[in-house]
Amino acid sequence: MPLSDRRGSVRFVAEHPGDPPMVGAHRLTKRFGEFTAVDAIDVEVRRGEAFGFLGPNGAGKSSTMRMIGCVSPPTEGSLRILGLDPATDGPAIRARLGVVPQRDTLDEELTVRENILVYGRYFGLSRAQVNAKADELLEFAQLGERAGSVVEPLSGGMKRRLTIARSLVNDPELLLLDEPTTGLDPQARHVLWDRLFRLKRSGVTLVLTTHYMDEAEQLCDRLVVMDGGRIVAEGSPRELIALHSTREVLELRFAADDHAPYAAKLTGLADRVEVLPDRLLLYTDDGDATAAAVHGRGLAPLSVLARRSTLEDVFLHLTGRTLVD
Ligand SMILES: Nc1ncnc2c1ncn2[C@@H]1O[C@H](COP(=O)(O)OP(=O)(O)OP(=O)(O)O)[C@@H](O)[C@H]1O
Repeated sequence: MPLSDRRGSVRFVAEHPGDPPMVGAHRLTKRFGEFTAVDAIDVEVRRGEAFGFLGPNGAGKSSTMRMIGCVSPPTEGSLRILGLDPATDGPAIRARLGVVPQRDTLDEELTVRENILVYGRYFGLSRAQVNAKADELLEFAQLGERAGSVVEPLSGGMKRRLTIARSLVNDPELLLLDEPTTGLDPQARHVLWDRLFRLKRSGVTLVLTTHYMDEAEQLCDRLVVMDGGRIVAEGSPRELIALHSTREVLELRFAADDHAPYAAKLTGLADRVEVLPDRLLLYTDDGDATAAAVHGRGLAPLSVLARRSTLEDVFLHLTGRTLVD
């Protein structure tokens, strides 16, 4: 169904009990020589959802996406995409997939519109079909006014939107996005998130990787947290936070290079205390009350910030490291 017919806020795709998952992986493994990049992971992505792989660099997210995208065969385990086997049904799967790679692979010397036209021809669309498709996708990507511009001088955000538009030329049911907003400024990221929301609402199943916890929270219905090739947690952002963190976090910065000695003075004030190089994190259900208790112990931090828990806190709790380490 073309995007122009998919507008509106209601998801038109309902999952039926007998439908195969969009992605079904069981003990999926990828090794490079002796090194195991993806270590026996189980994943099930349902039709119509936005599913994320959240993890730091090297967690195995891209290796997983490349297997799902049918460009890298699994070393072990089973994998079904749209109910089909990538080993034997690669072309049939790829015809129903859209892929947005980590780096844009646009033809920078062609115009915005030509980039879509060329791609449409790969999928065997007629000249009339591909022209109509280009109009629709340029509007979707908010690039209509730049249709005749060559790609090279466009901003990073515009190039990403064009890459996404191009990946939609075959009306994919499943769109794979590898770190869709890495390197973009905050405003460009928000514009892109808005476009991805629209796609999801129109019924396209999204599978994305990210190391931005806010991106995962904004976009994903469900996600897995990956570290060292393994899945360390799975659920909706809200479930993960409820299960692995407290309602609030109190961030304290002291005028000292080493924050560890302060942690000892805070015993009993919070469920858990994490010591980072530049601050202490106190996990608590009431940040303001905990801040008052810190002052009550005669401590005077340079700054005190109470905030809600995020997926970053979940990751820190599960792995002992921050996502940006
Ligand atoms: N072709 C390859 N040959 C050898 N090692 C590889 C290959 N591809 C990936 N790796 C290694 O596998 C591990 C996982 O890499 P992968 O790219 O899947 O991680 P990632 O979570 O996507 O991280 P990034 O955000 O950096 O892409 C890394 O240690 C990486 O060096």
